[in-house]
Order: sequence, then C-alpha cells, then structure tokens
Amino acid sequence: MLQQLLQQANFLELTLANPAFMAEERAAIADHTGVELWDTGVLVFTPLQTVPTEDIVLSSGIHGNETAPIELCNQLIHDILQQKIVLQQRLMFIFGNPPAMIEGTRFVTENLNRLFNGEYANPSVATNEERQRAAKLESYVQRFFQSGGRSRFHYDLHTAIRRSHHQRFAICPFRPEKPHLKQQLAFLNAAGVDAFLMHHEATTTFSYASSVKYQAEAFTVELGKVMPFGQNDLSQLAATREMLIRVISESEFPALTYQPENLVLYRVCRSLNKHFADFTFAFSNDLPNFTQFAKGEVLAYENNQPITAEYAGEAIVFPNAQVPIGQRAALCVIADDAITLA
Ligand SMILES: O=C(O)CCC(=O)N[C@@H](CCC(=O)O)C(=O)O
Ligand SMILES: [Zn+2]
Repeated sequence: MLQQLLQQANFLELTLANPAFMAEERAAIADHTGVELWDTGVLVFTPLQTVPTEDIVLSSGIHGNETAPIELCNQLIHDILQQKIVLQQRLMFIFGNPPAMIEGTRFVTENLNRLFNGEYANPSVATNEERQRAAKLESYVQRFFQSGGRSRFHYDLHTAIRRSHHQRFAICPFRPEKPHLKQQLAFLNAAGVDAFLMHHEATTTFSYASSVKYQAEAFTVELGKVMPFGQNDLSQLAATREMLIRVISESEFPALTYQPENLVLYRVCRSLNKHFADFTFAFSNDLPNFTQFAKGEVLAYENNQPITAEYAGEAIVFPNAQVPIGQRAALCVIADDAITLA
C-alpha cells in the first residue's frame, strides 16, 4: 500500500479504496522524511534531518460529506510526497470516516464527532462502526502525542451544513483554567478564519478530547459549506493552505500579530438540546449561521412551547432539528469582545 501511495501520491483515493482497514507500514521520502501508514486514513510524517518542536494533527472527514478540507489535506499530502513541501514538524493526517466519505453522508450510523473523550465506550449504547473508529482515532492521537517534549496542535477541519455570515470560523474548546492564545487566533485569522466561538462546556468532540487529554492547542475549524467531492472551489482556501504549509514547514510556529479588528469573538451562551421529537426551528432551512435575533424572538418550538432568544443580538449556529433526542440542536452565541485571551 505504502509503495502505491509513494508512487501515486493520492492518499484520498487509497483511503476510499480501503475504507475499513490498512495494515501498518513505514517508508521514507528520500532521506529526509519518514512516512508511516497507521490505518486507513491515518498517515504520519516525521522529519529525519531536523529536530521537530511541534506535533501537529490535521484531521478532516470526521463528517464524511465535508469534503473541502479532505481535498485540501489530500493536496498537502500529495505535495509532501512529491517533495514540493519539506516538513520541519511532525505531522499526522487523519481522514476520519472513510465509509461515510464513500456514502457522501455526515455519518453512517452515529455522529463520530459526538463520540470522543471516551464517549465511544459508553456502556449504555451498542457499539457500531463509528464508535470503533472513534476509539481507534483517540488511540492514534494518543500514540502520536505521547512521545512528548514537543508542543501539540490539532486542527480538526470541517465545513458547515448551512451558509454562514462568517464564511470560515473556529470553535475553541472549553478550557476554563487556561485562556485561548492570541498566537493561535492570529494564526487561524491569517488562515482566513474571522470568527471564534468560545465553548461554554465540556463536549465529546475530537478537538475537545485533544485539548483536555493532551493539552493540545485544538480547534474545530469550519472552512465553508458542505459540497460533494469535486465541487469545492479550493481557491477559497488559498490562505488556509498557505498558513498550513507555513506551520508544517517552518522551524518555529509562525509569529503573527493578533489583530482584534479583523475578527469577531463570540461566547456560546447556551446549547439548545433536543428533548422531544417535535423540536422544530422557527426559521427557514436556508437562514445562515450567525443570524442575530432580537430578545424574546422565537427561535424554536419544542413540546408545543416556544424557545425564545434570551439576549438582544443572540445568534444561532449549527441549527439542526434532525439530531437524535438528547443531542445539541443548535448553539446560541453572543459577540463578546471582552473575552480573555493569553
Ligand atoms: O453545520 C453544522 O450544523 C455542523 C458542522 C459541524 O460538523 N460542526 C462541528 C462542530 C464541533 C464543535 O462544536 O466543536 C460538529 O457539529 O461536530
Ligand atoms: Zn463537521
């Protein structure tokens, strides 16, 4: 498999052809970069002639139909294999859910991005492919980060189901003891991200798991809107690509000035969870993420009761009434330029 990958330099094609399993193998690119295939969709590069200071995880395809970041990562992998990019940092690529990528769906049985931080082992739920994949992905991330001594980063790349007033935005995992870093927000801002949501509670997402378990600088990054493979305009991600190349191929993390005037900080004020099967939103399916509501305006109905905006300017992100009962149906956010950063 690895020989085929080295020759054809198309990890996406290889992953889609082998969605369930790939045996571990290792090789090298010339004499400067180690390549290790750990499983289907899991590839690790190690610089052999420099001493890396950073361990960087770039995951995509955690939701199978969010294809633009998968295509972007596949291009980066291609360019690394073809020696157009020479790495200075350790780098792990993950294509999260190959069976869902083949089906062109968000997931096959269960939303993979609700199964991390050990939720995959919840004894009250029967196991399935996504639960098994979450367990494996967490173990690969642990193995990647465990050798220690280097700074840890995890950018979990997604696209949103709806259009958004902010075309690219990031979700910053809840970490009450440690403010998020201006360095990281400046980096993501230079990568085209212009809004940041500060999460208000622990979750079971991939980025939260890397943040809480390994103290990684970890983010869920939304890079536009869901499109089928082949229909993405990757020129929209030119800045993202450029900054990702910089972070993996420079010897130090890119030094960028934090420019608050170029971005909006939001705090998540509450998660609207679905409790009853009749949960519906009071707005249309094409209302963009970050649309603001007036205080008291009806956002949704559930159990025949209205759910209203608690604050003037409260905005809705990721509304999805189709989620199973008990899961998040939307996040309510409010712009807040007083959020503490370090
Ligand atoms: O557009 C949507 O409704 C969902 C896009 C998406 O997959 N977002 C992530 C965010 C994860 C987080 O809160 O960190 C998700 O829902 O898993
Ligand atoms: Zn997603």
